[in-house]
Amino acid sequence: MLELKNIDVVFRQKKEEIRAVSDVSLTINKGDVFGIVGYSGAGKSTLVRVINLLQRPTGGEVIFQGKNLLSLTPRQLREERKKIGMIFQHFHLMMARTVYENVDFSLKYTSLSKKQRDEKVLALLELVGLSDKKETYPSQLSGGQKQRVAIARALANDPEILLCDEATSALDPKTTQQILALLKSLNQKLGVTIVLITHEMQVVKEICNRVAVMENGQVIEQNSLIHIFSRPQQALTKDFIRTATHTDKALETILQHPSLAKPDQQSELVELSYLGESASEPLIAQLYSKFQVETNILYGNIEFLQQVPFGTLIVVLKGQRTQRQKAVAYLKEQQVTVTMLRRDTASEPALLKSIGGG
Ligand SMILES: Nc1ncnc2c1ncn2[C@@H]1O[C@H](COP(=O)(O)OP(=O)(O)OP(=O)(O)O)[C@@H](O)[C@H]1O
Repeated sequence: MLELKNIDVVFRQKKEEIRAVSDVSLTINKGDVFGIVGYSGAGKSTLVRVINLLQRPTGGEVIFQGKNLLSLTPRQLREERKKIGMIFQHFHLMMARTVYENVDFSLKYTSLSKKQRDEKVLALLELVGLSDKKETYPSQLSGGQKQRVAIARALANDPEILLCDEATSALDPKTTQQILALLKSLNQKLGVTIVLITHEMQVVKEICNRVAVMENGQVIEQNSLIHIFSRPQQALTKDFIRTATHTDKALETILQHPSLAKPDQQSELVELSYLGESASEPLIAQLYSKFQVETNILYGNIEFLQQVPFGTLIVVLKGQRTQRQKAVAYLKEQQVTVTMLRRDTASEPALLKSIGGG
């Protein structure tokens, strides 16, 4: 439904050139909840604004439902933009208008009668759970409620696609969960495609089916959510996943307490991750019975990615070197991703830059 082809955005400031987006190509399919994740300054906001041409790219094409948006007249573009809703981190509501009026404003330039508009606004407010707040002003609402108003407003023209620019970044964790659940239910009920940009892989993990990772204006990796988690290719993607699975904190604790994983010739620190039901316990028992390798579990976590369990373990493998190598090869055969964690280096970043994998 949406194709970004070789998108470049270059900002020129005096003598300086800032390449905010560099040769990005993405395809977003109807019904996707597509996550774009990256740290601050990676180019996410600029890229998402290219989708509705709030930001014109300096190069590339934006194909929306078969039409190249860059070749449309201003009037044609206005029509296409109605099919692209957008919500923002700071809601962008009109503070002097009530909740009702904020949503109704989007219907001002439609052909709907007063009565049809009224029905539509009330239905939208019900959809986002705010029927009882229609006469309230935004200043009297919580952050989560404000974002619900913004969502209702963005849906007023029945968009095909909803762009969410850090839509939960100003909200506390519980409200974030509620807004993500609402977005997911809108995706399922209305079939609206969602593009969500965020600096948190936790957010992506909750509702996205596909993910692109951005760094320095480029998409460095993109795949299905499950593939990204189970087979991350890039160091940055691995970092994001460690944060989302709280493995980063666990590694920090392990490092601060060297007695937990004392380095010696007979043992090594390893991160294991696995998808689906390939339960860890029988495997660990097998490492001992088949290879006489003992496994000491220092940390364990399980997440659900679109209902599929994804487990992460940090373990110390103990046994003869050759036996440990056989055990690792066996784990890989069983579709477990094995990342050897360097313990011999004193500094933490070096440890986090793990080696191995796959
Ligand atoms: N209008 C502009 N003029 C000049 N430079 C800009 C402009 N907008 C963005 N940039 C620069 O482009 C780069 C990407 O910014 P962008 O806001 O897209 O990143 P981001 O990943 O969304 O980060 P954040 O979450 O902090 O907004 C940054 O270096 C930023 O300073």
